[in-house]
Amino acid sequence: MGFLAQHLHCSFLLLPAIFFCSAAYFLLNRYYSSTSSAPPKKHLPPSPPGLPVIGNLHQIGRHPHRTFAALARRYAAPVMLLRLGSRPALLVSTGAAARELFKNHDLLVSTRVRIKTIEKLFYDAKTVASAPPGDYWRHARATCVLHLLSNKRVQSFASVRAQETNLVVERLVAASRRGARVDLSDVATCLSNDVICRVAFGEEEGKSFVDVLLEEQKDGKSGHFLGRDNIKALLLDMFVGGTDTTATLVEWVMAELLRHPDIMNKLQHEVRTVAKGNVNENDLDNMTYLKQVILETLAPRELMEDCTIMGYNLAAGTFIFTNAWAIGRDPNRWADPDEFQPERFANRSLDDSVHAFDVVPFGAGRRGCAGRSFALATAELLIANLVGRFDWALPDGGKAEDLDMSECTLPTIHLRYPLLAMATPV
Ligand code: HEM
Repeated sequence: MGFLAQHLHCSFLLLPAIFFCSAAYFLLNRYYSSTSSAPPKKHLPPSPPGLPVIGNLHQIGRHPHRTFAALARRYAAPVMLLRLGSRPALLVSTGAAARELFKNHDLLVSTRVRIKTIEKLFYDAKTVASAPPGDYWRHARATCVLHLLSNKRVQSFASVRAQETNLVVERLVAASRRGARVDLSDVATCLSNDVICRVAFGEEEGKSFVDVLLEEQKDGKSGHFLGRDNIKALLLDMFVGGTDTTATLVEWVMAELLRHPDIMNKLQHEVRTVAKGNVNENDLDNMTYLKQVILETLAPRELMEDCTIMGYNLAAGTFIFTNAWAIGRDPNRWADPDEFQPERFANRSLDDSVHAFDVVPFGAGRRGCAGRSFALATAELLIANLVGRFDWALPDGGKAEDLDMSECTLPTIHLRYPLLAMATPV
């Protein structure tokens, strides 16, 4: 979508056509509204004016989360109706609106947008994330949670996380001896990938996830046929859902820490006071500031039936975009929303904040993220070891305030350039 919008932005050839269509549309609209007996008007959410055919597509820009947040602020609208080509799209930009949507209409918004080419990529919508709501989705999600993502299973993989994190520490010590730069984006991606690979394919706890799926395929006891494509789809879920997302979280946390040396110092003090040497998972419970830092760092669905949300009439098929970025930066909810201030989460846990819809980094409702515990367990341990075991500086004496925080929006919002830094073991 960003790609399309960017091209529409740049194409001069399209502009005359768009203006011609706009004029024709305006005149036809005037003609029909003066001659036809129109049905009673629906109460619709505020909409920024759009163009015929493309609607608001040209307004998306390179960073939809920022453009959409700016639109919501300009119109002071918790929910807005955009037109993306022929499709209406509901843009949800405050926690209160997200709460209304997910608390009162969760089932109605529990289906994903169906786009044929994308469904093909996901084995005809056999992944958990792309499957329509129903028995198959429920079974597939439950299978992943039971064998891989539940709190109990996540805890059982502690030794895998510890071994992989220790390997990272060793590699960083070696890099420091050579005076080499560390690519923190790469470190985070490799670690999340290695952890997922070992728990999905390895034989850490007796059987691997693949073994469990193959067994289920053979005995067919679950009543749900798991073919080769289903198995591949569930593995894809774990890799797509589990690698880039977790790595992006670690990358943003480290970038913010490098840009805010005072916050880095405070976190290092906490980690080094709680843990001596390598941090292990039992230490993490006592690192409350680490959790605030992570929380401070931390978004389409489609409406299944016509419904009324916050008094507005919305049609079945409307896309639903929950702008997690805008919710986390709502100026009516947060003081200095654009400042990196982990202390704002001093007196509330992630669960409190998620229940209050103050932040929605893992989505919400029945289609919310299935791998939250898995992701946080991996990210917390890695970050604690990075800041606990090393002092960090930008290469070539770079200044904190000069760190390039440009974003690259797809598929997740990550740093445009790899995060490079120098590690010194303590
Ligand atoms: C920091 C890391 C992560 C973030 C920020 C994140 C965020 C999200 C978000 C926003 C959604 C969509 C929720 C919605 O539509 O409301 C989602 C869905 C999902 N995530 Fe995550 N995720 C992360 C890590 C993981 C990991 C590690 C896994 C698995 C190993 C995972 C597996 C999934 C799955 C399977 C879904 C689809 C759930 C469904 O449709 O029923 N995620 N995630």
